[in-house]
Amino acid sequence: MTTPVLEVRDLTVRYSSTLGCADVSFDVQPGEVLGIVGESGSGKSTVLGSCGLSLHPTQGSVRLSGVDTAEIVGGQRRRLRNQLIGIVRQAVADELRLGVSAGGNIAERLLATGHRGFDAIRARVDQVYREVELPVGRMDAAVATFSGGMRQRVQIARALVSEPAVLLLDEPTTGLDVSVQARILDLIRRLQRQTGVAMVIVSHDLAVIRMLADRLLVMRQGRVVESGVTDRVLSDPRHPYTQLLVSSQLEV
Ligand SMILES: Nc1ncnc2c1ncn2[C@@H]1O[C@H](COP(=O)(O)OP(=O)(O)OP(=O)(O)O)[C@@H](O)[C@H]1O
Repeated sequence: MTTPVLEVRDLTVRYSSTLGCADVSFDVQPGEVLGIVGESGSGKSTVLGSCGLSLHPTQGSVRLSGVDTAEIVGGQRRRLRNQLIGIVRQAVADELRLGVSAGGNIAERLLATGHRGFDAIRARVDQVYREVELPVGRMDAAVATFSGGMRQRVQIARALVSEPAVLLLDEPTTGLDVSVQARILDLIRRLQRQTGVAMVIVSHDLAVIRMLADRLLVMRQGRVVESGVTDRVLSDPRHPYTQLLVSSQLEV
């Protein structure tokens, strides 16, 4: 039996008096794409932050490639995160250094995961830079000079360059023009199929989830109200909240 890349059990996160999420459980198998949808404040980012080791569970557990993350602290926790997780966020500045070149941002991640040797790093960065279809000749330009769509491509390259076990995407296309969004989603789908990386993608947009996710969690007020294979949940939503979400967003 293969070990899931993510095993989340009864995850509850509290922010002092506010509940972030409660009793959330799911597995993500290697190569699988899990979508999480729900309205603003439903707990999607809290779950993703816990999977990305930036939040500590108040109760419950998160296992990454079989490792119980509660037992990992300090520098070891940072190393585990660097090795196993790639992150793509809506707010590019949270992941990228805008004043640094695209190539530099991508290379940083290789250095953080223990890669050494200028030529080998340059060759790998060049390869991934091309895979995300960024313009040849701009690799040494500062990310600040890039458009929103190009910045997102740099983030994707940076996240994938070290071949993580799981890619966590938090609203990766929100805020981009519709045509740019479509191209970024195509890119994510192509790279996922090419690399076989497992993904957890958070979005308030069901069209994004429908395009990318094999399975889906629907969250409301911190809890999972429905889960299942994406096509089933979207074509035959059972929970009244999912029915509302689907009827308000998808043409039937
Ligand atoms: N740092 C924080 N401090 C206090 N409360 C927080 C914090 N982060 C999130 N919350 C609260 O936790 C709950 C879940 O928030 P979360 O950001 O996970 O939801 P979300 O579904 O990702 O929302 P959005 O789509 O708006 O990002 C909300 O009630 C939110 O106000």
